[in-house]
Amino acid sequence: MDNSNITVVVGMSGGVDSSVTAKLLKDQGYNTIGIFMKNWDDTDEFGICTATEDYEDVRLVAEEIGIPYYSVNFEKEYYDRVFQYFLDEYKKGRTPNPDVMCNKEIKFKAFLDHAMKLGADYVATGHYARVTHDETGTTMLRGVDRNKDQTYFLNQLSQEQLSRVMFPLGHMDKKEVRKLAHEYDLATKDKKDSTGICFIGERDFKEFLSGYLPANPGRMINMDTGEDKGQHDGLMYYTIGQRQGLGIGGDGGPYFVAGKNLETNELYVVSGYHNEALYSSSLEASDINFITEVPDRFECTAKFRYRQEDEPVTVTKMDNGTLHVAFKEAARAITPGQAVVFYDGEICLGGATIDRVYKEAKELEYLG
Ligand SMILES: Nc1ncnc2c1ncn2[C@@H]1O[C@H](COP(=O)(O)OP(=O)(O)OP(=O)(O)O)[C@@H](O)[C@H]1O
Repeated sequence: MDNSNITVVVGMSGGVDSSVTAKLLKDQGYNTIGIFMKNWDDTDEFGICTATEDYEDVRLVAEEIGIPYYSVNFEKEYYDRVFQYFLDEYKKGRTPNPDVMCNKEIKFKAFLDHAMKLGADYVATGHYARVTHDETGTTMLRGVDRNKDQTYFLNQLSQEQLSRVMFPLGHMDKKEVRKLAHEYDLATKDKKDSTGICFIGERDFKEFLSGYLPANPGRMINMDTGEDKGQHDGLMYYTIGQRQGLGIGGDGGPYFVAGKNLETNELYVVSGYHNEALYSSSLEASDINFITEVPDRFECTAKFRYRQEDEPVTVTKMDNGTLHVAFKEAARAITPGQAVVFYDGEICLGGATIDRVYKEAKELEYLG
């Protein structure tokens, strides 16, 4: 097939996945252009961001495979639409997911728009997910490599966005991708995978956050006994379910974070990983996005966090515009601010943002 009149802009991060993505598209004959996004000022006060080195890797790979490349700056868009949201969520005591927001607002909005203005037909990234198109529309499927599947982070994309997207690695295993990078002898073939939140990198999370939000220490309370367990460093540093406290010397630990009270600035902890207080039976979510059409009430499976097996749930669209998600089995450490993402087998149906978590009794009251 002659693909030479189809223009694909590849988001090149300087990593191995997007290097192989660009090479595959070029070999398939597409008119391929590589673009690096600079989303964060790497000369900030902490001085640790790898954007300069990454762009150098983009240059090396683009030259090796013979495609034009350049860089665009979305620092302002990223700061306003992703970083500000990230800080606001922490201020509210929630645990945000900047990767979900970055995909929604930057990679598949600012970047996609930019590519379209350049005359591109598609944008491609090295995400591990699949998209299929037919007369009924676009469907997003899990990446074939279950261990790398990134649909969780792509749950907020619309049909319209996905209709202009290619994920060439969706059918591949990460191991295969590395192997191909070696076969092609790409400059990034041995580059380590990036970890963590991109703008924080390898930095200490607490130190990073304290540079932007004032830490407000308060009391740590055992939710079961009311006992004061000492001082916490600031509610924003803690995530529901996180281990907190050593549990040595017979004090009943280890302790786990079970809740936060923003008004009193108290952190609630409970003893034991499986403490009942950490389990819930349903949740309420907003920012609802369904990629595939669903009825007002349906059964499917869901993920409440990235690294988790799917759980069976019943989803109900509520009259007030929120989503109610009831779990078949009690789930541990559901965290407001994180995404709940729905699946029907291989299909990622879409997702929403977790706002509230309910226990049996409250759920009934809530359902009224
Ligand atoms: N700074 C960037 N500029 C352009 N595209 C990017 C950038 N960061 C990420 N992407 C695109 O988004 C995809 C997924 O991003 P993610 O941060 O999950 O990268 P990754 O899995 O580490 O992939 P890679 O090995 O390509 O860095 C990348 O494969 C790439 O296509």
